[in-house]
Amino acid sequence: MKFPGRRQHKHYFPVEDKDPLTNQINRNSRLERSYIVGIDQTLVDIEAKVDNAFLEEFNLKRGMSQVIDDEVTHALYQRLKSEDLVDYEYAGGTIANTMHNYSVLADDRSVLLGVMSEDIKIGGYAYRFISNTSSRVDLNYLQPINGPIGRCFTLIDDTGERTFALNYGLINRLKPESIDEKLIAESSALVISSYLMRTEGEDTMTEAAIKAVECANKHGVPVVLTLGTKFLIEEDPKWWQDFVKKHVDILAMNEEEGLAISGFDDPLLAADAALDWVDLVICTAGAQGLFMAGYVDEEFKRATEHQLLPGKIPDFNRYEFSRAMRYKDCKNPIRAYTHTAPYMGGPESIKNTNGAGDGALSALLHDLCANVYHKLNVDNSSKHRQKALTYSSLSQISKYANRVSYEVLVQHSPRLSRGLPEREDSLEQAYWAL
Ligand SMILES: Nc1ncnc2c1ncn2[C@@H]1O[C@H](COP(=O)(O)OP(=O)(O)OP(=O)(O)O)[C@@H](O)[C@H]1O
Ligand SMILES: O=c1[nH]cnc2c1ncn2[C@@H]1O[C@H](CO)[C@@H](O)[C@H]1O
Repeated sequence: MKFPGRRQHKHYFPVEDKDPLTNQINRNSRLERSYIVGIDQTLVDIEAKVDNAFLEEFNLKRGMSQVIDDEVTHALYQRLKSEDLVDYEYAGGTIANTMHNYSVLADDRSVLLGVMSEDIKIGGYAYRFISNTSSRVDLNYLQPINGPIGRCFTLIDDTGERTFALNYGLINRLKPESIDEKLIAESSALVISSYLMRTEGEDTMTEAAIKAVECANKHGVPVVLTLGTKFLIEEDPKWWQDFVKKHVDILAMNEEEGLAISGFDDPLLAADAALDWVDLVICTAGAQGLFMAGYVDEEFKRATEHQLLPGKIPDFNRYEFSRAMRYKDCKNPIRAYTHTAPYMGGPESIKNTNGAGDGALSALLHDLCANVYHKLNVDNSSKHRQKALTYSSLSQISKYANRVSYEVLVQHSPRLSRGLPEREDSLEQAYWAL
């Protein structure tokens, strides 16, 4: 486990140091490892620049993630190829991207559950998916299928808006039997997306996802849900609210999805509303940066040293230096919020916003899993007197998440090709220290 961010204080991750005192507990034993599990529809993104007429021609709704049949897929693909419009073909999938980015950032293991073609041809989509995925992502649990994985046409218009048209192939055929209870029970988090509920006919993906979620709930493993696209939530906000209330511990969304599920268009108010259902919320808001909301016990709250911020909740960032806790672990729960503006004001030129939100979530997961790792190996650290969900404060995580989003914005692919630099030349030392 590579530790998230650079820090200078006494809790600097000591478990692999040569110091005889800090290493005492593990002198003769191997370090315990922590990992996260994600479920996704295994997809390859096919990215192309198109105009509105193109979207209309294929009857695609701008900004949406929509499923298309084989006939439309064939026509669309032929058109893109014949006009040489395809820019890139990358491994995609919102959760698969998040697992990949987590593994790159943490330099550690994540496990991806889903399906994979049993017959793989060099250069084919299944091959591309695997060869574009970090070797730290454990693909050994994928369920073989006799057919193709999915394709996600990622169509970008002049304004940078992206429209997804998906041919799902057989990616929704993950069976509940392929969910390994022990694997989930021993993980630090189970990560799913709302897309897993978009199934029909013989699809078993939703059943499999629900089985995994129930298993995580049973073993007290945090369930992390990313809302994927507002259109799915808008179809039945009440269903999603109930699902989140019953099964989810950490909610990731952007401001549009926040509005769809909570009715609040202000991202801070949407995050606050979601705290009625879950323990921790991350809400990205494009050029506005990102908001987080969580709980901390009165005894462990830490006041910010930054300026108090005005907002729909006045001085909302007062306790942003607190580490997030589960509601049930707080004797006297108080709500803490934080906001971070885009790193360096945002990039000068945005290559593509695709996956910027997935990147932010992978940073949060890295922090959460580092906390479990630290606890597994240095349980007697003063740090664990507080039963926290995260290793770092809300404020620190949100800066880290923003930093990762920035890295995604300045490249084409939603997947990081390398980890973050050890030292940020552009920032003072103090930036990462709190
Ligand atoms: N126009 C922008 N200017 C500056 N920063 C941006 C911009 N758009 C996105 N960001 C950064 O990226 C983060 C995530 O962006 P956004 O809210 O667009 O994610 P998203 O809609 O969930 O993306 P996706 O669903 O493609 O993963 C923001 O919190 C911010 O840090
Ligand atoms: O239906 C879907 N299931 C899984 N992933 C999807 C779906 N639609 C779009 N994306 C994925 O979202 C990523 C950006 O956040 C893209 O890489 C795309 O593959």
